[in-house]
Amino acid sequence: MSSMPIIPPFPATRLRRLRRTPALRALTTEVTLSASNLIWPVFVTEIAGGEGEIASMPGVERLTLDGAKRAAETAMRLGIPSICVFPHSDPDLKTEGCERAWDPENIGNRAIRAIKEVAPELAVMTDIALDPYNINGHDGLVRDGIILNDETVEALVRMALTQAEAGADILGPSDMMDGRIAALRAAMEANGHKDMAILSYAAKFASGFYGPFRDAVGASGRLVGDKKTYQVNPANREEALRCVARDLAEGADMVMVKPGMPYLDLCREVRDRFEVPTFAYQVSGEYAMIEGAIRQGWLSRDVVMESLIGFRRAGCDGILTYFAPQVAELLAQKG
Ligand SMILES: NCC(=O)CCC(=O)O
Repeated sequence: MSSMPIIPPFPATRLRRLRRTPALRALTTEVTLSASNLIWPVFVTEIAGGEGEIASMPGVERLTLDGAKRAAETAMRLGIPSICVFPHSDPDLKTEGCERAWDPENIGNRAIRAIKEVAPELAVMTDIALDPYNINGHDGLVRDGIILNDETVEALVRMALTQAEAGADILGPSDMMDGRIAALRAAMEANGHKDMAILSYAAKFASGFYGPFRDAVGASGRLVGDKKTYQVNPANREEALRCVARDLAEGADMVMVKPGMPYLDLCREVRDRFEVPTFAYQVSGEYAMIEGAIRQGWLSRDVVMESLIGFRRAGCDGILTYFAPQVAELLAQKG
């Protein structure tokens, strides 16, 4: 951290001088946002009629496989380098053993292949957690009400290998089990995927801001209990930093702080301490708050850009955001 420069007292210093005109403000802008800073999370459904707008995320749609292909083409056109795939899976096929998580034909893997078919250069990011395929909505296997750690890690490795085979570029372990990064890294090395990037959901907090996401993937009614035995307590900064240090030591290439806006302090600290590519996830509840208030006429649409610039100012290299196509379109118009 640089120390605060000594500034001469008023009137030698008038900080408003550099805010006087758009040109002066442009010259003195400290951080910028471009489409290349964005990862676009998309929901892909395998349920007939499951596509369409998500009630608690106005403007965001669940997509069919064809819709996912169109989204990939849009991302390419707008310069968004990465799409992150979230499956909306058939509820009748969810099980306690979560076997579909490592089925090469599950909707997540089919979506990866479909996107790669039309946009091979796009970096496809996956979600590694059992919740889309788990009958009880948890990210891990459950026995007698306990979320099993080591057995879950084995399942996650199987899941990740099918994602790698499907053509994924970035693995996104979002489950928060202990030891999963080391296990994933070892499995990738051993199975011909030495260059697989891992973006670890390292500092993932047990947050109420995920609510609309659970509607989007059809997990809302399913969750038995909560995720507090594996996700980080929102009060715990030091523990979150330990998670990041641990995941990097185990072989993560990039790390994420999630949710984003209430945790900007962690974004800054992770960036400064570890000096690795650092991402924030502006999660569904953050999207819903902003988009909902805009649609009510309570906020102007300018706050979308302001919220994303906030992540850049806090040191994030990139942001996972449902606003990605909207913002990239705006940036393209501005040239
Ligand atoms: N594993 C992915 C998520 O939990 C996403 C959360 C959100 O957008 O609310």
